[in-house]
Amino acid sequence: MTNKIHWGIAPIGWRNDDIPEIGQDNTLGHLLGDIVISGFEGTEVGGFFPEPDVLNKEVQLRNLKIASKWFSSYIIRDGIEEASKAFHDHCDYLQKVNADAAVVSEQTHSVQGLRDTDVFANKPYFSDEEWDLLCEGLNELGKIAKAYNLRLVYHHHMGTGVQTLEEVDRLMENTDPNHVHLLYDAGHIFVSDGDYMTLLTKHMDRIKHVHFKDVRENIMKQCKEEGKSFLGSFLEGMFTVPGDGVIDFTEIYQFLIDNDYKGWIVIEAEQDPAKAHPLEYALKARKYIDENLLQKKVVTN
Ligand SMILES: O=C1C[C@@H](O)[C@H](O)[C@@H](O)C1=O
Ligand SMILES: [Co+2]
Repeated sequence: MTNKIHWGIAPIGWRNDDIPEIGQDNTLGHLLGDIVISGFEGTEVGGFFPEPDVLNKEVQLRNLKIASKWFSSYIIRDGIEEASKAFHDHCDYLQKVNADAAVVSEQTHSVQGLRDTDVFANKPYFSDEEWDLLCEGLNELGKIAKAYNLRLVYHHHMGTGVQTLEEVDRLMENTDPNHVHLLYDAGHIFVSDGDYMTLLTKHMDRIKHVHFKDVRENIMKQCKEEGKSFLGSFLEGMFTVPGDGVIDFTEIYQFLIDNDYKGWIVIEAEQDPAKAHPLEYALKARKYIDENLLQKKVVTN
């Protein structure tokens, strides 16, 4: 594991795993080239990425690193044994590409991928039995991740059973801190709860991976009024890169620094690449980071 902050940018601005046809002409070479041009150190694995040896060659040629990869767990729907089998394969891939973290999100009852469901009004709620099974299962997956020299980081997410601060609290209370860590995604918690600092300050000791996703508040409100799905909302432009929305990332970054955060901060702004030029937005994010987080304003100790 690392002893500094690494800045990454996710493929999701170029191609989107939730709607694979979005940006499908953007190749791996194009994405990695743009990441180098915009001065980031690495990325997360997208659904269209190749086998480990092919990926490793492309990544090493550009002196980049792989941070992690998303895993949709179905512990509640399929049980711990089934989920563990699929997770072993996931971790095997991640170990081969020298990643640090396995990003896990429980997708049982999720409405995240449903095209016609109002994500603001229809999130699922787990029963007590489902919560118990989920937490037990995550502890098991966390042990598997550790065996592959990875950290399991749980991703709270709009449209899922672990979306709100209260739900993250419950997950953190009932899982083993040695095996289950937290991914802090500023954009998701802001859209869910209208607040992004409480989750950060409350669970800082468990946070081992960070997604910097900004929110265009006017578009968020409009999507909420119109009852848009999660997919419809990001296509509309609800999310953007840091500095382009309403979240104050200087406050977040200062808190991370003050608490000695080490690990990845990944810029993750899913938008329609036909409307938001991926390289233009990557450069915009880089400029914001350099001018507002790394150079002044934020005090490093
Ligand atoms: O980390 C993430 C991965 C995506 O696939 C997801 O839908 C996005 O919103 C996100 O935060
Ligand atoms: Co995220």
